[in-house]
Amino acid sequence: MKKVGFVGWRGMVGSVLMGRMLEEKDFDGIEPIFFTTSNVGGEGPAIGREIPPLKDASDIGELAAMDIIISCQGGDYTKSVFKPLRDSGWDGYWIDAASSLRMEDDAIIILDPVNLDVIKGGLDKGVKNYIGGNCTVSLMLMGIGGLFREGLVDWVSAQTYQAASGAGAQNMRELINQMGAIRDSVATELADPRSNILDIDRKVAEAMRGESFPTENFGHALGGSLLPWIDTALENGQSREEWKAQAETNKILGRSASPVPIDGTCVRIGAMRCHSQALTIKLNKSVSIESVEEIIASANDWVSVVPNDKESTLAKLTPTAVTGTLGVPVGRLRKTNMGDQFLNAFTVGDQLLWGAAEPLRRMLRILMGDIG
Ligand SMILES: NC(=O)C1=CN([C@@H]2O[C@H](COP(=O)(O)OP(=O)(O)OC[C@H]3O[C@@H](n4cnc5c(N)ncnc54)[C@H](OP(=O)(O)O)[C@@H]3O)[C@@H](O)[C@H]2O)C=CC1
Ligand SMILES: N[C@@H](CC(=O)OP(=O)(O)O)C(=O)O
Repeated sequence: MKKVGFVGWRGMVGSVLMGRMLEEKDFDGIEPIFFTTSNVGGEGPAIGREIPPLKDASDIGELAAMDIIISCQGGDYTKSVFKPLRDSGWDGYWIDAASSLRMEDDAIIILDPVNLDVIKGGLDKGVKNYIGGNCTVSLMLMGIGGLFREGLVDWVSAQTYQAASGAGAQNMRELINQMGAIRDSVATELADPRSNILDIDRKVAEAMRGESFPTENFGHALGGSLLPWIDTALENGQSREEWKAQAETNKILGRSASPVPIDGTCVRIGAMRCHSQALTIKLNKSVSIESVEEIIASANDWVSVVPNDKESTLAKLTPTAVTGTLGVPVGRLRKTNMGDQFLNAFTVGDQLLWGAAEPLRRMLRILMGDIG
């Protein structure tokens, strides 16, 4: 049985990964070994069978005893152990949720429902590093991958509505605390149906701008507002999150040499764990909406087309409807005023599932010969 080391299994992404692996019985065919950066010798997760005590995630010798390592521990951890581990001669498979290694030449970005061919090509060539993509990019490709597969896309303008979870567990808590603080600031007025709405609005704005508003993690009010900047700044005026859209999409599709232009504004909104995206897609030829729907819906087992009517859209195409599921609905499909080749679309996906954990467990299954 392959020895598979897990680092970062109790974090937010790691916990979602553990949950999915238990659901899919992924532990059955492997010998799992759990690592920690904080509790060496402690108890690992409950996976329905006995496991050894937690090993030290910084011990290169212990890591090197693994055939496969899956890390959800974060980029700093990857930066600290990956090179020494490879330098020690370790030749196993490294599967990682962090972005640090994604754009390296000797790494493949994994999203098998979209790029199984690229992954298999990598395996054939002896590539050993398989890295999960940026959540926004992965969810966009799970949604409209069919249009790329058919070679129909000239360019994409992607305006995002990204959930708090993308910033981490503490940020999710802070979002809820912010919502609570807003409500608490006008509790008396809300209880009185005759109170003036503009007074309520003024008090809410004062609370959101006030010293005591909880902003330790986001730095600013997200609840009741939005934040049109995610990640660090690049010299060209893009945020790093915006830069990833084109760079990672084309790497995932194996077409970095002739990239499809993709750009837009990435915005943090007050959703918990679903990223949404409004897309304008420039097609390279005229395609009927019926054909577009068919191409999108048939691309993989998780994408679905939501009819472009108000009732279906509001019932099925929201973070509330999608959260905690593997479904990636795509809707609002219509041609725009810009012309017959300019397609409008909206898509929603859970950024902890297809955006983070799911491609990792499926890569393990690919290595075990169960997928593809
Ligand atoms: N958040 C996201 O949406 C996405 C994150 N990623 C990547 O995944 C990586 C991990 O992200 P994420 O899961 O959010 O990180 P977390 O902060 O939730 O977990 C990371 C590590 O923190 C340690 N830790 C310390 N305190 C706690 C606690 N109270 N509860 C749980 N763990 C704790 C754990 O390590 P130990 O057990 O060793 O102490 C854990 O493995 C990052 O590289 C990120 O870029 C990728 C895609 C999406
Ligand atoms: N940056 C993403 C989350 C994330 O972890 O992205 P990446 O894996 O590319 O660092 C967000 O904030 O929504």
